[in-house]
Amino acid sequence: MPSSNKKGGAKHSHSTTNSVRKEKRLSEAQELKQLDDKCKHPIAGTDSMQQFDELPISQKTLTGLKRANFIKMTDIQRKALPLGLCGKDILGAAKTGSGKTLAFLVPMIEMLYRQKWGPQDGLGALIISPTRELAVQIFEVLRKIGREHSFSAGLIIGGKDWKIERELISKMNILVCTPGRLLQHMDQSAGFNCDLLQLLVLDEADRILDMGFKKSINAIVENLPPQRQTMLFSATQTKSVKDLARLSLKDPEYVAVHEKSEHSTPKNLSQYYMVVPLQQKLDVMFNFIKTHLTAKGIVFLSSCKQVRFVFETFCKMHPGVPLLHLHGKQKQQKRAETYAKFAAQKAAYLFCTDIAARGLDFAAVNWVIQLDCPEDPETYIHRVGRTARYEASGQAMLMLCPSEEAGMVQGLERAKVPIQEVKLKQDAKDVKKEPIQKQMQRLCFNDPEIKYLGQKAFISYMRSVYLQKDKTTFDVNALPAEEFAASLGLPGAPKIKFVEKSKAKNAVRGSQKKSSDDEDESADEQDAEEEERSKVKALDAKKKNKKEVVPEDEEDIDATGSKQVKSKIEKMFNRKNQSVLADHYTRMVDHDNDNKAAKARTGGDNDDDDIFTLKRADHDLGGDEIPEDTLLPTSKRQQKMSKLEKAKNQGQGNKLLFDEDGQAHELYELEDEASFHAKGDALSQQKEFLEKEKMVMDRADVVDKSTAKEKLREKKAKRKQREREDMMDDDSEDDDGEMVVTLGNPDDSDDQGGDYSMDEDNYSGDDNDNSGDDEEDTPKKRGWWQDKADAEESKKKRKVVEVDEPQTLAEQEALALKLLGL
Ligand SMILES: Nc1ncnc2c1ncn2[C@@H]1O[C@H](COP(=O)(O)OP(=O)(O)OP(=O)(O)O)[C@@H](O)[C@H]1O
Repeated sequence: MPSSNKKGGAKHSHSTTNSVRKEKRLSEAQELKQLDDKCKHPIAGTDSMQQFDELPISQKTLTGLKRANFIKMTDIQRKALPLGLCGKDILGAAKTGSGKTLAFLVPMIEMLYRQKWGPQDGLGALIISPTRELAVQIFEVLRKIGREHSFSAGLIIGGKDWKIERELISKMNILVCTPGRLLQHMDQSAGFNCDLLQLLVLDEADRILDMGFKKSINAIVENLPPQRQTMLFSATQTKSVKDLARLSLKDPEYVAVHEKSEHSTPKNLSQYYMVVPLQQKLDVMFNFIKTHLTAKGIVFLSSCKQVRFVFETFCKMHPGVPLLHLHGKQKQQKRAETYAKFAAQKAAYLFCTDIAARGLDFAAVNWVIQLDCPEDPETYIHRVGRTARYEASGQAMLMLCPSEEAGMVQGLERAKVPIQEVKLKQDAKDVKKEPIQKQMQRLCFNDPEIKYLGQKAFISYMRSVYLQKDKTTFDVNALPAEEFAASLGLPGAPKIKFVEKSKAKNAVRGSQKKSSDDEDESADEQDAEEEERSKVKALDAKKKNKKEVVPEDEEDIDATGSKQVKSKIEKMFNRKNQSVLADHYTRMVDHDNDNKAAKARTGGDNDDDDIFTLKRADHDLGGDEIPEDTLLPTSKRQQKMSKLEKAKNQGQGNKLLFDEDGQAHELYELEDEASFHAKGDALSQQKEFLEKEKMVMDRADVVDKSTAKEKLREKKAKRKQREREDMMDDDSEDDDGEMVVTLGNPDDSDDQGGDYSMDEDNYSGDDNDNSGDDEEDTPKKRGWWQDKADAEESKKKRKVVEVDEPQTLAEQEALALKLLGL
């Protein structure tokens, strides 16, 4: 009896479950029909709508929005959502931090939902973002608001296992990707199919184009079915964005919410600028940090090397607040870690290049400090947009060199940026502390790596100014090179050929103007220089494209590896320097120590190895301008020079005399006056002495460098070993939970299928599991709302017999017995 009762109970509960499901399906079908009807025509009453729940969107999306605390719509959302939901193409423009992400994610999810899109339908929506960080961010928002839905979504951004991506890409309904990686999959992954694509989103379109992805985007768009909805969002509407819009959108609705506003930056952002001589910038920056220890700030610099140098030196000076750094030469994992760390910190400073200038959404950033001047007002607007996001307030400080002030301030005025000047306190009494220059000098003196990093930072800064387009604002010749080098702690300014050349040309031009009115010639010279500059840029861009499919870095361009060296300038940039500042670097490619140091400081791995690697020889120094004895032996013959010869070159040993106390003295110290005078006058003796000492120092420098080189070689070997180990770990590591999610509620899995496991080893291609009855027996895969630990925990609770697939009859029999419990 009890057993038949049990059976009856099970039957009863089974039929209840079935009827609940049926009801659910019915109400969902009803909802779908209603939504469809409402979205067929332009949505009525949109002007008065304030909240998401007033829009014709599904209960599932509304729940996701609510759970992520999105209740009220922002301006751009209010305008764009009703259009997007009706399937209109949109060209959207709004200030930074105004909520553009939801303006395309909500229509995207809704469109797929209304079409009952399932795994069997393949790729339905594609979101293209310029940077990996931004793609990750979009993916996270998608996870949050789409948690009730049952689509599979993937993140395709490079830096992850290509094979896994290739396998999973064919199963995804939504892809968030960077252009280069997507194109690579389009070209090389057989399973990639976008024939049914319904919606394309181009986020931060201006940035995508600025980063040189125009061709990639054109190629991608050409491969997509023409019958689709397209949304293009951008904070700034440049000409190239409009061109792209013409190419990819059909009768778009132009949604621009802040066009008529008085200012182009958020109203709750306070903006200041300060004129600071180049050589005082680091000092001012360090002081700023010391006096704002409880703030969270982002500091923008013009190049990876600058970022690395300032980060390394400031860390060593212990300002009393966590410091982080982010730039395009770091590995993806490191970038993601830094991103997450900074997002989680209450007080910290992030040093970065423009890689972090656009789209990134860090919570509660109080300050954006632009230590190096942005290249134009647009870049300025994007950088300051990292603070004062949504309804928060924020502050921004721009540091300008005196020569940059006029051009930049005028440009900002024209771009409707309200900014006010604050004066740098020049009074020494106000600055109670010692300038940091001495500390920088000590750091450079004690650590050759820091010194070389400083030299590279110097060169890359000068180069970035030299390559600026806006010549009225940026003038490399107006920069105090020597003083700047000293402020970095360097013993002197490394000579840079292009700067020297430019100076010489300016001088010639000046004298020509005075002595004759041969203006044509002068104009020719200017043209030639401009041509040279554009060649450098073109070469840089070419190399950059060649170098990597996903060029994430804005300013450091690889100029090595070209086989078609044509022009003089190309030759110059491809030539390896024979000077201490280049050849030495090329051999000093390791920085394991830095990794360790940074690891110790930040508690994480620092694997942005590339920063010490001279990938291009574009800071050519005149070898002839550097004293010969500071050069490392570059020829094999020199390196093999016998000890005897070396000893000969090193001169005689010093003769020492010991006094009564046993102290050693140089001969001259114990000399009597007559013999001292016999050697010549005091001044020439002093000169001779100094020269000798200089030679000794120079030699010591060479020894230092070769010791450093040796140390670095060892570290490099260790690093390689570690990388090999890491790679092996990576192979076994299951980290694609980050890049693939199944937007699926387990309760609904019988309806929409969508049952991809995130675990590679558990991956199931069985995406049409509609047998609701099996649900209880089927081990549940990790839901995309669960983190790995949760999933592991629930997995442990289930008793699953895991066996290898039987190959032979005997194995099959054994398995059958095992399953029968015999
Ligand atoms: N309706 C909303 N309610 C509350 N917060 C919102 C809403 N919409 C967006 N936000 C928040 O505002 C911030 C900025 O949003 P988002 O990143 O989409 O802006 P954006 O316009 O894309 O900025 P950028 O141009 O800098 O990329 C985010 O932190 C987001 O969570």
